[in-house]
Amino acid sequence: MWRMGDHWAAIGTSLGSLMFLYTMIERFFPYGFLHKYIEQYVQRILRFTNLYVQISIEEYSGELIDQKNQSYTYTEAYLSAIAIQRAMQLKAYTPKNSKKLVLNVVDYEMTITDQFQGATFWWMLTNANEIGKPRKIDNLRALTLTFSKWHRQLVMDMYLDHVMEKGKELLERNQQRKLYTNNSRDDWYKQEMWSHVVFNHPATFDTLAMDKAKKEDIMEDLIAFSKAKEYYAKIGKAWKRGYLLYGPPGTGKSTMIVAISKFMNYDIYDLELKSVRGGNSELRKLLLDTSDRSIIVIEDIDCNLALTDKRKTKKKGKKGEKTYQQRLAEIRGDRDVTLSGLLNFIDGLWSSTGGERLIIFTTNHVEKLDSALIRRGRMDKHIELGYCSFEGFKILAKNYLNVDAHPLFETIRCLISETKITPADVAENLMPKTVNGGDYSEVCLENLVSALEKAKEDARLKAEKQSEEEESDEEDEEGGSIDSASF
Ligand SMILES: Nc1ncnc2c1ncn2[C@@H]1O[C@H](COP(=O)(O)OP(=O)(O)OP(=O)(O)O)[C@@H](O)[C@H]1O
Repeated sequence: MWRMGDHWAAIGTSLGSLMFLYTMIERFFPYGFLHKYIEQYVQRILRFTNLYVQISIEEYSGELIDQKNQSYTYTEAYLSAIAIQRAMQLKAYTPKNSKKLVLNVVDYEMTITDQFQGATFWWMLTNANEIGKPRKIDNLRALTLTFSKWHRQLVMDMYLDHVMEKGKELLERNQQRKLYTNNSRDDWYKQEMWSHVVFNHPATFDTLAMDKAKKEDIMEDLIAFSKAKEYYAKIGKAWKRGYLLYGPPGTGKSTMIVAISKFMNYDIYDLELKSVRGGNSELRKLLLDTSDRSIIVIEDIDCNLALTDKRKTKKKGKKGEKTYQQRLAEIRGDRDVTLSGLLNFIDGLWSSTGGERLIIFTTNHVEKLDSALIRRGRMDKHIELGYCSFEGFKILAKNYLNVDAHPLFETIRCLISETKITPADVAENLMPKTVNGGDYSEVCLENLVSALEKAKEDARLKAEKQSEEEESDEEDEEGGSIDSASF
């Protein structure tokens, strides 16, 4: 007697065979007339059995078929990764800005059987015009998924999400990070736009000179953020997080932004407020134009905001005349980005857009910032980047000289604990001054020792001078009070 399970197994096998046959035909007969008929025929059989459900993900969407469908891109990446393991024919190419050769599958290799949670799924590359109502444009592609109607719930609840997530992950892994900047062309047009370059900065959390515990704390925070989509949705807040990086120049604020971008696989939007000539509304447009999974950076926030706020009261040229720049700004009708405009966007803007964005402000003068701008909730995490510690030095020695230990390390350890030296200055001393090859580690470490000794001596002299000045001020005050008493 036939059991239900046997029945489905038999149907599954028949469908598998049909798909296999289809793949073979595709492989051995050139694409063209014959294919079109075979494809239509296979589709009809599937529809006729009434036991299978099909979902098609079309390459383009929209009335005018002009929008690339993201789901198609993710699915294609997911299926290509499976197909590439089994394909007999591959395409090779080198993408722009890359030296790496990339392999891709040819179209007919995209007929794939996939397993998920014990269920079997069949994928085919089809002509979108064969599904649903035919469109004006020919050769519109779609990836069509066929599955038993008993797996409908599994597909809706889990399988499609799984395909999208894996596809997205694969794409991001292969993607190069981009650095966007807002154009600051000094022309008549106020229209702001982003332009980008692919960046290959070597900094990562591993190469960042910073204490291990602090780095780990930041990385944990970032991981928690990236996994918190549901949490943010539940509390009704936009999926964003603000970081304030502060510390003296050369302590690694910009370097840390690169490390975060690599760690999270996010692009960077480096926003220069001074260049936003259309004021708050232009700022809004620019920010709406940023993509999800990105970092929006405003460096030296104190200078940026101060400049825009002071624009109106800028000094005039000679004899009270307006400068060329001021006249140009007036004619163009430039408007300022204000603190309240910026706060508005931090609080409200992203709730109307997708999510997963970091906003990072950097400053050398945290004390100058308006407390409204950096209060928790806006800038959720405040990170101080400080002078170089011995632990930080060891990371730089490894980066620059590939040295883990050296007899001079002990001297450096003592000196660095008594000196305020930035990682940028340490790095500068550790860089070999010639490019002739050879081992320059000894010379570089000696240079660093001299720099540390000099910094220590300078600090001592400065402190001495300061205390002398304070003493003479006190004496003056005492003298002053005697004078006033004698009147
Ligand atoms: N913590 C660090 N780890 C590794 N390299 C660092 C670090 N800090 C500085 N450097 C080195 O010094 C250079 C300057 O650092 P960076 O621009 O990141 O400092 P910054 O704090 O952003 O400075 P500024 O405030 O002047 O913009 C970097 O290119 C990098 O080589």
